[in-house]
Amino acid sequence: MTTWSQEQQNEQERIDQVIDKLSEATAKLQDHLGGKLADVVQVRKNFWSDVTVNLDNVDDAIETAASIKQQSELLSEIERSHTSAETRIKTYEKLKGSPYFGRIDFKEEGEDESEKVYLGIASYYDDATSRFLVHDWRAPISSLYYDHSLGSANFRAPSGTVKGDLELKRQFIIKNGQIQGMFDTGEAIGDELLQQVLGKHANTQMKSIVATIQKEQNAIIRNTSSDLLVVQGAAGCGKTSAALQRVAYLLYRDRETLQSHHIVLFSPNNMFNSYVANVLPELGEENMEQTTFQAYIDHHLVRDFSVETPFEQMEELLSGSGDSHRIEGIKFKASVPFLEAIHRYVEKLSESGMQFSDIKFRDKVLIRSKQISEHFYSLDKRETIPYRMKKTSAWILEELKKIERRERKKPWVEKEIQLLDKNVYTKLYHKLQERNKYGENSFNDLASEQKVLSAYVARLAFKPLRNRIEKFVFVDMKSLYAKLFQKNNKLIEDLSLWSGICNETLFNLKQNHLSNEDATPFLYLKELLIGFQTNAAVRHVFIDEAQDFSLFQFAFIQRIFPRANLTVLGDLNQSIYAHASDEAFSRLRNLLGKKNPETITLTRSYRSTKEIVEFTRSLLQDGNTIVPFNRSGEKPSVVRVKDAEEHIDQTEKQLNGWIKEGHETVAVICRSAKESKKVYEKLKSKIDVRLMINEDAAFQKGIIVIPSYLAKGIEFDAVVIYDASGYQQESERKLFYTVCTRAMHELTVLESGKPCPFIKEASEHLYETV
Ligand SMILES: Nc1ncnc2c1ncn2[C@@H]1O[C@H](COP(=O)(O)OP(=O)(O)OP(=O)(O)O)[C@@H](O)[C@H]1O
Repeated sequence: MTTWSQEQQNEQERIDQVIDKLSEATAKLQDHLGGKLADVVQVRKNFWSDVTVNLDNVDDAIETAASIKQQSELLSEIERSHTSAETRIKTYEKLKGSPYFGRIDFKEEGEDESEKVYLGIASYYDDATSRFLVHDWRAPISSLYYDHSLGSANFRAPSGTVKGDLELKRQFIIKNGQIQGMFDTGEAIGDELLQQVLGKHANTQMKSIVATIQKEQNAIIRNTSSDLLVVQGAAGCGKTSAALQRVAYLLYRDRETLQSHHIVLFSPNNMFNSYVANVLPELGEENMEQTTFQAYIDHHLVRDFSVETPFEQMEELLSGSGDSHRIEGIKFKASVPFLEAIHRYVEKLSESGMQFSDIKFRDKVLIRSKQISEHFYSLDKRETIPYRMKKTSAWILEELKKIERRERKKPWVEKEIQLLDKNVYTKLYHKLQERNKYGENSFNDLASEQKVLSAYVARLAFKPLRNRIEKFVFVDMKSLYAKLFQKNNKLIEDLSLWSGICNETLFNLKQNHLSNEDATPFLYLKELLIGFQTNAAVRHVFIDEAQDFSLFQFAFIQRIFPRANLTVLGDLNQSIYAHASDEAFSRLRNLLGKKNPETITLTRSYRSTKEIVEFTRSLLQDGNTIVPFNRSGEKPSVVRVKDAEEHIDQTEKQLNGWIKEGHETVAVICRSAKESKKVYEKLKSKIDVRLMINEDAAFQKGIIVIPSYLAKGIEFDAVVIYDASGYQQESERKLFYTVCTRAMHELTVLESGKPCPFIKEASEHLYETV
C-alpha cells in the first residue's frame, strides 16, 4: 500500500510530466505560429499577383471574382488558425502553473478498470497517448466531481446517462507547478479546500471558484433546460460567482454557435463591472458584454432630459428629503397596475388621442400636428401603432421633400449660397464631375450652377430635421406621458396621494427632468409607440442584483432581447430601493411569458465567517433559513460612542488595528455619499483613506469610505458600519443587512445615538458590546 507521501510524490511526478508535455506542445504551436505569420504576410503580399484580374468579358469577370474569393478564403483560414494557436498557447501557459485542481477515479458500469480524470480550467489532449491528460471542468464527466460523494454516481453525457462508481475524489492546490496541498474527500466538495479559499483576504477583483463549486451552485451553472432561471439566495451564497462560471460553461458547451457577445450581463454599477471583469479571462474565456440598465436609459433619454440616476434618487431618500408621495410614487411607477395602465392607454391611443408636435423649420410651421394626427388615424387601425408611426414618418419625409424643393427658391437659400465655404464649392464641383452628370463646363453655366447649389444648401439645411423625423420626434412624448398623470385620470385609489404624484410628475416634465422612477416607464411607453429596438443575436441575458430591478425593467429587457434566455440572480433581503417588491421574482413568470421557468434557492452563505453570518441573519425577520459555512472568526463588535470625537477616534483605532493584522481591503460604510464625505474629511488627516462615491472608480486595496448603495455586490476583509443609529425605519432593515453582509472576516458596528432597532432585536450573545 502506498503511503500518503508516496502518493503525493506520484502525483507530483505526473504533474511534472504534464507540464513537460504542455511545454512541448507550446513550443510546437509557437513554431506553427511563426510559420502561419509568415504565411499571412506572404499571402497578403502576393494577394493581387496571385489573382488573375481579367474583366474583358462576363466569363473572365466571373473567373476573376472566383479567384479573389479563393485568395481571401485562404487568407482568413490562415488567420483563423493563427488566432486559435495563439489562444491555445495562452491556455497552456495558464495550465503550466496549475494544470489541474481535482482528480476523480470513476469506474463505469461494465468496465474492469476505473478511469482517472484530472480536472483543470481547460482540457489538454495528448496526441502521443491519445488521452486527455487534463479534462476541462465543464466537460460532462467533470460534473461527477461537483455533484457526487464516493459511491454510486452518474453523469449526463451527450449519448445518455453514464452510471458507475466514484472511487476517489482528490483536491489539489498547485502553484508554479508544485503541489502545495492535496486532500482526499468523501464529500461533494470537501470543506478543507473551501476553508482555505474562503479564509484568504478579499480581493479587489473577484476570483473564479471552479475548484470548489458546490453542488447547488453547479445546478445553476449547468442548467440548460429553463428559459427563465431565477436564483434567489442569501448574501454571499455565490450568486454572482455562479453566474460568471455559468457564462464560462455556456461558452464551452455551445462553443460552435455561442460567442461572448451573444451574452449580456446587467450589473448594478460600473464599479461592480470592473470588480467581476477578471473572472472569465482567468478561465481563458472572453468577457461577455457588461452593462447597467442606467446606461441603456441614458443612451435613449439623456439628449432630451436631465435624467436622475438610481444613486441620486437613493441619496435624496437617504438624506430624508423625499416626501411620502414621492415614495408612494416610486412604488406605484414600478408596479404592475401602472404597467397595465400603460398598456390600456396604448390601446386607446390606437383609436384616438395620440399627441404630435408641429413640424417647424426656422420657426415656421411646415406641417401641423393636426395634419400628422389626421394622417396617422387615416391609416388602417388593424396595423400596429409602431407600423403606423413608421408610415407616418415616411409620409412626413415625403412632404418635407416637396417643401424642400419649394424652399430652394427662397431668399435664405440664396444668402447661404453666398456664405458657402470655398472648399464645399470645390468639393461639389468635383463630385458632379465624377458622376459624369455634367460636361467639363456645365458647372460654369450659371443657371445649372445655381440649381445645384440651391439644392445642396436646402438639402443640408433640412438634414437635421429629416434625421429627427426618422427618430420620431414628431411624437410628443412629453404630453403623452403627462396625460397619464391628469388628476381626474385616477390610476390609483388614494386620490390625495394621486394628486401629489401628478403634481410632482408634471412639474418635472415641464423642467425637462425625468426622475429615476419615471425614466423606465417613460421609455417603455415611447418604445410601445414607436417600436422597440431589439437585439435578436443575444442568446443569454444575466441580471445580477435583480431585486433592484422593477417589473418595468424586466419587461423592457425581455422586449429588447426577444430570443434570450434569462438568468435572474438576486436576494429579496437586499432590496434597498424604494420601488422594491417582495413579489418581484414570483411575478416574473407571468410577466415574461416564459415556458420553462425554474427557481433555485441558495441558502448557504460563504462570504463571511460563521459569527458574522449568525449576527447578520438575525437582523432579518426570517433569516433563520440562512446557513453559515463553517469558518470561524471573531464575533462582530457593537461599539457605543458618546460624541463626535470619540466616533472618529474609535473608527481610526479599529482601522489601524485591522491594517496591522494584515487586512488589505477595509471599508467604512456610511449610509449616503453625503455622510461618506463628512467622515472622509474627518479621517483623512489621521489615516491613509480614500473616498469612493463615484461608481466609475475602480475598486482598490486599502481603506475606503463608501456609501451603502455602492458597496452592494462587493466584499471587504473588514467593515466598519459608521453609524448604525442612522438605520431606524423598518424600510431600512434590508439596507442595514446588506451593508453588514459585506464583511468577510471582521465587522464592527458603531452607534452614536438612538440604538439601532435591528441590533436590539438580535440576541446579545451574537455580538460583543464595547
Ligand atoms: N463555491 C465556492 N467556492 C469558493 N468561494 C465561493 C464559493 N461560492 C461563493 N464563494 C465566495 O463567496 C463570496 C461571495 O460570493 P458572491 O459574491 O458570488 O455571492 P453573492 O450571492 O453574489 O453575494 P451578494 O448577494 O452578497 O452580493 C465570494 O468571495 C466568492 O468567491
